[in-house]
Amino acid sequence: MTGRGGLRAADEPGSTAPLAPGRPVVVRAPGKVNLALQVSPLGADGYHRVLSVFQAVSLVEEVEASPADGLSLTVTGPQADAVPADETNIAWRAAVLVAERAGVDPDVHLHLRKGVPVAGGMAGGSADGAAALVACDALWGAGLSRDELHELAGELGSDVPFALLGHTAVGTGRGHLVTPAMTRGEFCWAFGLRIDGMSTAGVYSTFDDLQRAGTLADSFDEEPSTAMMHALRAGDAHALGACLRNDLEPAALEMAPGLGETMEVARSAGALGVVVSGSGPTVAALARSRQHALAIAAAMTAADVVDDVATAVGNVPGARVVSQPA
Ligand SMILES: C[C@](O)(CO)[C@H](O)COP(=O)(O)OP(=O)(O)OC[C@H]1O[C@@H](n2ccc(N)nc2=O)[C@H](O)[C@@H]1O
Ligand SMILES: Nc1ncnc2c1ncn2[C@@H]1O[C@H](COP(=O)(O)OP(=O)(O)OP(=O)(O)O)[C@@H](O)[C@H]1O
Repeated sequence: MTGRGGLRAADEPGSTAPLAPGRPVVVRAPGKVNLALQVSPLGADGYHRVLSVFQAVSLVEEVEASPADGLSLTVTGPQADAVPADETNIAWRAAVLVAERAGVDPDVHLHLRKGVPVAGGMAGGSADGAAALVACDALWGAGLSRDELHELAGELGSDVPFALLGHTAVGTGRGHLVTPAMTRGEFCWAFGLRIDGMSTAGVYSTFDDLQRAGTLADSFDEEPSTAMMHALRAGDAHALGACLRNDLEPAALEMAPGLGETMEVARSAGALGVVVSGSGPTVAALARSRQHALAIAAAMTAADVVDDVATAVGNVPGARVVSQPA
């Protein structure tokens, strides 16, 4: 996956042409890395409150929505076989939600082109959900407001509202209440990938076990660190690297101890900071430059500690129409 969607410009414009309902539409949405993921003890609703600082990166998903009779879905990309093509797919669920809200039949064919690792902790499925919301809204001329799309996104999953918003943002609640954060410049990333993904629910559950056993403290920092918000505003990658934080990391390392070695290799290659992305198993390493990101990726490959690598930049925009094929 090296270079897939890799080091492309962060500010590629979306389509500026007026949308024509009824015609196929292509929407792009980004994967993410959690710069900070601060997690509360398990709540009565089965979820954890979080304080998440998300950054959207240039590994992207594309969803093409075309007119059809009934709902159908196809998937292409490196790990397409691992993605369900039925009503459990988050993009399918998104189409159903938009149709219900708009009062139309869910007549659409969705084609997903996956560029974000599957079950990698980078919210590829969530990006598909966000992209499908925007695509179906455009295809059916539903005219849903940004607020309505965010409400439906929150129903689909905790990471979906951020995939709509993109760039860098602070998430609270389940992570679904997102507020944009100020940043400057671009941040360069190298990612160490594993073929065997990790279940998000499973990692949260291991986190609970570690807290119950007293291995992890049950305190919860509800505020983002001042140092991180300052580093983002200043575009200071060195300072940002020093304050990357993921409370789920001990749980991910418990479930996949080999991740520790991957993190060590990235550190030895001079990464400014290394963190497990979200629920893992992707290891995210912050680099000094695009070239340095490639060098870190090469070091992880050479050390044979990952199944694949990718490089990317942040910030990139959230879900947006990129083209409307004839
Ligand atoms: C790990 C992160 O990716 C960090 O951004 C997110 O917290 C997970 O977001 P997501 O994949 O959209 O997760 P959801 O589909 O909402 O939830 C999947 C499962 O993860 C657990 N979950 C998720 C979010 C949250 N704040 N607390 C949780 O405990 C719950 O067991 C839930 O059943
Ligand atoms: N559109 C989709 N793309 C990928 N997986 C999907 C999709 N819809 C449903 N799934 C299911 O969801 C699981 C997790 O997918 P995903 O790639 O979003 O994980 P993730 O990146 O670890 O998520 P997160 O970072 O939001 O916790 C997959 O193993 C798959 O079974």
